[in-house]
Amino acid sequence: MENIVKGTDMKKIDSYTINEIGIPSLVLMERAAKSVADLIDKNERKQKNNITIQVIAGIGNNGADGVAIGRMLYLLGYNICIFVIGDKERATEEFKTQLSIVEKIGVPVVSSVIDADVVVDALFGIGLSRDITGTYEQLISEINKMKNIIYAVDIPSGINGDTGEVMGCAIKANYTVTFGCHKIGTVLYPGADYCGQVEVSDIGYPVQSYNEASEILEYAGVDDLKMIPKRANYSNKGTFGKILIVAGSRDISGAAVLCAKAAFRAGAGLVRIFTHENNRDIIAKLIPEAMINTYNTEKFNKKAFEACLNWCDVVAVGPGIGIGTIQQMIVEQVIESKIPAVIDADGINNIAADERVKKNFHKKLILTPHLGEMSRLINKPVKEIAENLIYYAKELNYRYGANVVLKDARTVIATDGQIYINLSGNNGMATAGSGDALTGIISALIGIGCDFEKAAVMGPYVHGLAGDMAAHKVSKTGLMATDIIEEIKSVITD
Ligand SMILES: NC(=O)C1=CN([C@@H]2O[C@H](COP(=O)(O)OP(=O)(O)OC[C@H]3O[C@@H](n4cnc5c(N)ncnc54)[C@H](O)[C@@H]3O)[C@@H](O)[C@H]2O)[C@@H](O)CC1
Ligand SMILES: Nc1ncnc2c1ncn2[C@@H]1O[C@H](COP(=O)(O)OP(=O)(O)O)[C@@H](O)[C@H]1O
Ligand SMILES: [K+]
Repeated sequence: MENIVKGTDMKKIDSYTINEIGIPSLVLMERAAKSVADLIDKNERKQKNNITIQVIAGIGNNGADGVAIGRMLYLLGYNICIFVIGDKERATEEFKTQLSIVEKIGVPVVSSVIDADVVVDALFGIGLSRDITGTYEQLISEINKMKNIIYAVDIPSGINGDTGEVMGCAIKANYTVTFGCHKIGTVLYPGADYCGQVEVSDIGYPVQSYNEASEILEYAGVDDLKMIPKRANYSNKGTFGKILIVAGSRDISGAAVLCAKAAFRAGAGLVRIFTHENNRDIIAKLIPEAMINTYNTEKFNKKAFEACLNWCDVVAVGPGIGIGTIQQMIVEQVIESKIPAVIDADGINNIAADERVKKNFHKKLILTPHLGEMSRLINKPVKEIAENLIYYAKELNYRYGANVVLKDARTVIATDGQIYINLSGNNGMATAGSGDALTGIISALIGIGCDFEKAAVMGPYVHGLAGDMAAHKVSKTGLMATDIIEEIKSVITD
């Protein structure tokens, strides 16, 4: 897992590294600048003699980075100039040092914005402390109108490093090189959209400096796929989990099929679907590998459902089950059984308003609400939740003890007080049935023996990677849930 911190916490990490550990500020800055200059050089080298580059520098240390980047590119032979905005008298010491260096070398420092082919945005970094207005606002608007390639230093100027909010206006970058680790502002929307492609550059903050952060969030990377247990040779289908999927209703059969297929593709050994009797034939045809038990809403056989619960190791309940007394009873029974469970979609909607049921939530539950379901569950407007994903995921986890996978363009996961943000996936996944696939994947990961809390983190990661692979093949626009499911096998390999 890799770290994500707030911008303000990164400043504390920075200070500790400089003042307590003793790595000089200019040493960190040299590494930071070098990593941005290296990326620009790698991308732009072929057209080196035909392009102009302008560094737009503020007078803080983000600007100081920019000036150093300008120097490095100048020394590499690029046609570059630096534009400084702000009162140089009030600049940081590092900025003054960097400016004095470039003046001695002879790097052009100009007094206006030019229509450069490449812009280095070093106006504000994580020191941005209020909304951008006045001349800064005009400048950002002017830069955003140009048809150039923009490289943002640390974070696009105008993005709040603590939240990802736009502080009045912000630079729309093509690339961002962020230092030390991701900031909340580089991963959450809208900030993530302003970053373009993000590269995290290790500029030498020692491990103990991260103790200065008030909170460290994490995200999964490819290395973490090893948390998914390998299949044992000495095994049988029972070894890889008996998954009960309670999905589908009188008019909906697809949700159960998608969920079950995703579970099989993610490695489940046995899948049993518990669904409305109307669905038996169609589901049997679409996924013959799954066992099927049915219920009818007129006379629900509680004992039969209990037998299914006794059979399984994991339950996934909710996709397409609809709303009703029987469904509510089913969800309650799942929760009371204390069997590890994933509760999704209508599984959540059926109990959303019932405080009595919510009080029974426990640590072996993973709730996977999208914003609408979350809104019903905690009785807050969608907009309020969308703007405070981390806060509400954490709060729900803390209040009821259940693990939370709060699904959005950036899914936030809260397990045992630790927050994770999923960085895989793409907008093509905003398509019907995508969430059913996720529920199948998480259940299967639990079934095959993945650590329970880690399944809540790795499920969205695997789902997103599969979605990215599928988008590569069929495009984001054409992506369907089935495409995601078909790529799971390329993510979880032998
Ligand atoms: N040695 C260091 O301290 C290092 C700093 N680094 C760079 O330093 C940056 C942080 O530098 P700073 O803390 O100096 O802060 P910034 O350079 O991000 O910005 C701070 C300056 O902008 C002003 N400001 C804030 N909001 C404003 C607004 N809305 N309108 C107008 N002015 C505004 C502040 O008064 C201050 O002068 C990082 O993002 C990173 O790029 C990196 O070089 C790593 C090492
Ligand atoms: N813009 C996006 N970028 C990345 N992932 C997305 C985006 N939109 C949706 N997703 C993912 O797709 C899934 C959609 O789930 P959900 O809304 O429950 O779909 P459904 O109910 O149709 O199955 C979630 O895992 C969500 O994180
Ligand atoms: K910047």
